[in-house]
Amino acid sequence: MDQDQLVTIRRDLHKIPEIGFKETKTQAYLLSKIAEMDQTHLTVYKWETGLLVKVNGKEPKGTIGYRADIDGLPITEDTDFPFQSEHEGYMHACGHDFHMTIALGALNRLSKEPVNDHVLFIFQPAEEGPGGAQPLLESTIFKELKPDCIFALHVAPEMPVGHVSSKPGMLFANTSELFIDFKGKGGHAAYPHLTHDMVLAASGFVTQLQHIVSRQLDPIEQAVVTIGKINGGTVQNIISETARIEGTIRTGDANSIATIKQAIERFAKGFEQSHHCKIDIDYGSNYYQVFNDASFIEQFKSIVDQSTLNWHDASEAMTGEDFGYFLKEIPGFMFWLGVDSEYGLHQSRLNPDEEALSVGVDIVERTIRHIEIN
Ligand SMILES: CC(=O)N[C@@H](CCC[C@H](N)C(=O)O)C(=O)O
Repeated sequence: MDQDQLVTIRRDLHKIPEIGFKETKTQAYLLSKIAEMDQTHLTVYKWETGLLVKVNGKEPKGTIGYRADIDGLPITEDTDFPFQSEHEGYMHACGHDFHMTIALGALNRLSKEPVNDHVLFIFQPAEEGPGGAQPLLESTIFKELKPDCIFALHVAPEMPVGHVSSKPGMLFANTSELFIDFKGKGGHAAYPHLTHDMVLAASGFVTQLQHIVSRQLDPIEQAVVTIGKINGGTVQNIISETARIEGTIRTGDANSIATIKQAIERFAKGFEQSHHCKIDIDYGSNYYQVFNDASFIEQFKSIVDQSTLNWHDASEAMTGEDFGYFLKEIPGFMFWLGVDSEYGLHQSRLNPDEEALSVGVDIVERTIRHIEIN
């Protein structure tokens, strides 16, 4: 696949973003591209809306895993691309269109010229939520094909094309989703004293949550509490009897997630009394930190140093990734690939430079050809 073909694939995928476990068009598209490849060494397995593609090795001693996530986000695209999302309200705003294209490009090369070891390409659904990695790891098919080492990349909008970064140890944070429902007594806007306003309770709670990191946690700990969505009410002159906030908790230390949850629950008890309401908390899906194996990072850095790419030592990021679950069971690593976009991840105008597609394919192929399973 040359650069033009990679660009076509990326744009095709960009048009059809689908959220976690609904990636049916994406799966069909990936299958159609894989069907065009040399099938001699390939075996393709479907898992839910994802795919596992095994490239049989020439003299296998083990299996190298490479994972790409395939889901989009519920964001309305605000670019003027001619290949804009055709799915209203959804966008590949986290670069998974790049991740899939790079995986297809590397798979195509490996299908023509396998390495000694088996290689397992994992096209994983639902990274943004509710999390595809954990159920995949528990599946019978994955247990049968389980690789001995594994790696993955994530696009980095703030880094120029031709640059990669990573680090040993924690790269991405521990995360927990956060969904909080408020239920009280609504009523007429003109009679607030007869109601218990859930829009007011929820908005107060959002502000209160921001005191957790600044006042309830050791300042040395890394932590984030973000509320990304608030909903409540039906019309301007009715005091709402319900409201809902949705957010995420991120920490460097897995134990700090529990500390933050305890603080949220304490605040909730107080709010139930002071706002005469019922509060239900749901922590949705929780991701384990991405923890890179030091020896694989050493190998990867030397592979990068022998290429034309520029290496940077990464800092820890408070992004989450369910790839952390793979790394909890299988040694390996994740790295950032520079894609040079003015707009960042999860922004409606994310505009990664497509030159990074070939760069990504080259470094993934090169890594598969040179990495040694410990
Ligand atoms: C790389 C990236 O942006 N990942 C997502 C993962 C989401 C995890 C979960 N849905 C949550 O919000 O806690 C991220 O938002 O960091």
